[in-house]
Order: sequence, then structure tokens, then C-alpha cells
Amino acid sequence: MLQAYAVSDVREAEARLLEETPDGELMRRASRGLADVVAERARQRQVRRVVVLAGPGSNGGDALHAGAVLAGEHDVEVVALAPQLHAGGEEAARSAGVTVHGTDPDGEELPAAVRDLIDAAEVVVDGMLGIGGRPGLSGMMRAAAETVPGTAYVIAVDLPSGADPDGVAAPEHCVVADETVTFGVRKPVHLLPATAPVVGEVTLVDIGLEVGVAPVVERVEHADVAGLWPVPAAGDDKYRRGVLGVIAGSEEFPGAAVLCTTSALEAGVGMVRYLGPERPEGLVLAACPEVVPGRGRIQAMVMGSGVPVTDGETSDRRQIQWFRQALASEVPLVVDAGALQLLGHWQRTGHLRCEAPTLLTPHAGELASLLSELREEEVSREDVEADPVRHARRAARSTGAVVLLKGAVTVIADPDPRVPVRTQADGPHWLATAGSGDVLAGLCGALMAAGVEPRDAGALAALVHGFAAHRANPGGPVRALSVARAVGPAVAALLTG
Ligand SMILES: NC(=O)C1=CN([C@@H]2O[C@H](COP(=O)(O)OP(=O)(O)OC[C@H]3O[C@@H](n4cnc5c(N)ncnc54)[C@H](O)[C@@H]3O)[C@@H](O)[C@H]2O)[C@@H](O)CC1
Repeated sequence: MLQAYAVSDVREAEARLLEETPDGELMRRASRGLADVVAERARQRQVRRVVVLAGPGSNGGDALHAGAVLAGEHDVEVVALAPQLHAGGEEAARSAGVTVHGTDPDGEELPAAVRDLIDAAEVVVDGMLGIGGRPGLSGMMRAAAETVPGTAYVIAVDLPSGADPDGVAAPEHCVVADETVTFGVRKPVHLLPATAPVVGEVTLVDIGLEVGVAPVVERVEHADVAGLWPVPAAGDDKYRRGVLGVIAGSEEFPGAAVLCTTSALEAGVGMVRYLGPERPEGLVLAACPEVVPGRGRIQAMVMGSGVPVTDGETSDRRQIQWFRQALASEVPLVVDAGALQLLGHWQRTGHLRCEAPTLLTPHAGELASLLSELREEEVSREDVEADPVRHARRAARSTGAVVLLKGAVTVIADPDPRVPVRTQADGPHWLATAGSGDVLAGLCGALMAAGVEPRDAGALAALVHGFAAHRANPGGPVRALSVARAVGPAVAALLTG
């Protein structure tokens, strides 16, 4: 499990460690680790010259010390992007023979020689700002960041300069890194949706840091799946493994029912009972002969995928009844698409609470509608996209359910604000395709029918969904049905390592 700690907690832990270690030791550890990574990446690219962008604080200090270490075997050129650099770092770099190029701190344009230097760079170390940085870049720093060519391999020190260390604000101007070398532990910037896309691959350098408090963000990794996935034991039968009820699909969107049930079956559910109108039912039975139509005992229900709701009504009135009964029952629930809308309305009017373990699976637009309904205030899709974690948390608190907010980085928020938020970023961008959410809902349902609690079910489902999409057509487009069919083999690959 990847874990990220609040910047304030990291600062405190660093302060404690600084007191226990000789002067300069921490920066020495950090910069040596950084230099090792830079040397390796330069070697892989057969590049000798390394361009270091150095800012005013300790982040610049790390980069300058690393430059000094690298100078023996590399041509290291530093661009100073502050009136004053970290004194010890600058001295170390200059003593090692590194050239330090100055810039006008009040200017807007880089000196021509510096611009050419950055423009021709193949390996860039971004040490302008670290966890002491305010989000966004201006002046020389922004000019330097914008001059870095897209072809260069950019290694950010601790975090890409300009990115919000807390991972909340998505700044317009920041460095986009291929790799980020961070120290001790991950910070929220590395895992949260607003900033994760500019961080690239994260490499952790051990500096002996122990944070000693709970993380604020977590991410389930491939290696965690075997420990969390409900694998059947010798004595299990289909009922013990979990029976999933599915209320999905409609005359308008019949295929959603097929996608949802297919992925639930591929994920290894004991049995699926399907409830829905005639046309989707026929399609489900044709595609998945294992499915049993009609009601019966179930261990979890997934509902709402492909069921459009207009003014509180669906084209098949029975679905509204089934939703209502499911929501009033003690059965664990996955609430998707159309059912989210009804949930919002019913909760606001005080008719229902999520008493049973419940997982809501909205995308940004659905979460905006749900919050607008629940809180009787206008929340737009843009509001949600601008701060997905806060909005997912608000919805979780208001409903008492775990909220899985779908996106390139999926957010899973618990109603209890002390529980770390989870983020998963496992799928290719090709996964943004019609029916993809129906596949995810089926996966969540299969896990909850097997007794997996909603937070783990959401994280596992998002991971397997993304992994299955990669496997379905590596590097290319995928359709939702291919993802659903790839779920079984993807789970097998994850379980057998
Ligand atoms: N504290 C420690 O024990 C360790 C710290 N390390 C490094 O130290 C970094 C934190 O260092 P600092 O606290 O000095 O902070 P930074 O180096 O991130 O930067 C702080 C400086 O940048 C200026 N600044 C902030 N935002 C700006 C912006 N948007 N535009 C222009 N200037 C801006 C501030 O006024 C301040 O002078 C970490 O990210 C890490 O790289 C590592 O050496 C490991 C150990």
C-alpha cells in the first residue's frame, strides 16, 4: 500500500530527525540518493550533460549538492532561479567545478545563453521549489519551466516545482516531471488527483524518516491484491461466495446490464440474480447464461447502471420500487448512475439513510448533482473537478456511504474524515469510454457480495478495472466489453503474482 503523509507531519518528523543527526546529514542523504537516480537516468540515455534548475530553499540545496556529486562524471550546469541559492549547496557545487548561470530575479525573460542551455537539455533536474513552495510559478521560474523541451527527461526533486505540496490546487503553471525523487515518505502531491498527473513516476529515497502518525492518502498496489481479494476456500459454495443482485439496464440502455453482470461474473461472484425489464434481461441471459433472473436471497446489490431517472421516475416503474427496497434493507449496496439521483432525493427528504455498507460510484457530474440535491445548493461539475477530494468527502459525510469518485485518478472517500482518502490511478486514458462505469459497478458489487468492505471493494475494483483495460489491448483503445471480459484473467495475474 502506498501511503502519503500530510506536509505538516513530514515537517515535524524532519525537524525531529534533524535534531538527532549531525549537521547537513539529512541533505547529504537526500542529495546522494537523488544523484544516484540522475546518474542512472543519464546513463540509460547516454547523456553526459545535466541541467539543474535551482531555487532559493533546501529543495535547491538538495539539487545543488546532487550536482556536486554528479560533477565528477557529468557536465553539470546550474541555472540559479533566485537571488540567493542555498549557501552550502552553492558552495559545494562551485567547489566541484559546476558552472552556475545567474538570471535576473526581477526579469521576465531568461538570458539568451540560459534559454539555449535549457532548450538543449536532455536531462533536467528541477530543484526550484519543494514542500516549501506555494502553488504556481511566475517570473524566471515560470520562464525556465516553459523552456524545458518536451523531449528532455525531467527529474523533479521532492515534487515538481509549482505543484501544490498538499495536492489540492491544480496550478496553471508548474513543472511537468517524468520522475519525482522524493525523500523519506510520499506527500499528498504524489497521490492526489490535482497534482498526481504532473509528478510522473515516484522514486523514494530513504533518509531514515519516521513520521509516526497516520497517513492522509493511501493507494492500493498490485502486490496488495492477493491479501485483500476474496479467494474461495475448499468448503465454499456459490451462496457462501456471495450472491449479487443486479438492478441495471433499461429499454434505453440495455447493454449496461450485460456489462455489469459480465464483469461481476468475471470477478468471481458466486451467483448473479438479475432484476430488470424484458429486453435487457434477454440480453443478459444470452450473454451470461450463469445469471438467474428474478428475486431471491442476495448478499449485496448493485443498482442504477444504465437506468435513467427523470423526475424521480424510470421507464420501468418496478425499478424504483426495487431501489427503494434495497436502500431500506440491510444488504450492502453499490449505488451507481440513476440510483444515485434517487438516493439524493430520498435522503434529502429524510426517507432513507445508508445504514448498510454502501458504496456510491458517481463521476464528477453525478457527484455534482448528488451534492446539489443533498445540500440544496448549486454544485457544478467544474466545482467537483476543481477539488475532487473535498467534494467526495462532503458527499460521504452527508450520505454515510463510501464515495468512489471516478476519474483519471479515482478518489475513494470514507464518511469518517480521519480515515485516509484512497486514490487509484491504474487505467489507461482509453478507459474513458461508454459502458466503462457499468463494468466498474459490477466489479464493486462482486467484491461486496463476497463481504469486502466498501473502501477496499472500491480500491480493488478501480485497480482491477484499470489493469484489465491495460491487458485487454496494451497501448491501444479498449471497449467496455473487452475490459469486462479481461477482468477474470487480470485477477488471476494479480493473485498469482
Ligand atoms: N527539512 C528537511 O529535513 C529536509 C528537506 N529537504 C528538502 O527541503 C525542501 C523544503 O525546503 P524549504 O523549506 O527550504 O522550501 P523550498 O525549497 O520548497 O522553497 C522555499 C523557498 O521558496 C520560496 N517560494 C515559495 N513558493 C514560491 C513560488 N511559488 N515562487 C517563488 N518562490 C517561492 C520561499 O519564499 C522560500 O524562499 C524539501 O522539499 C526537500 O527537497 C531534503 O533535503 C530532506 C530533508
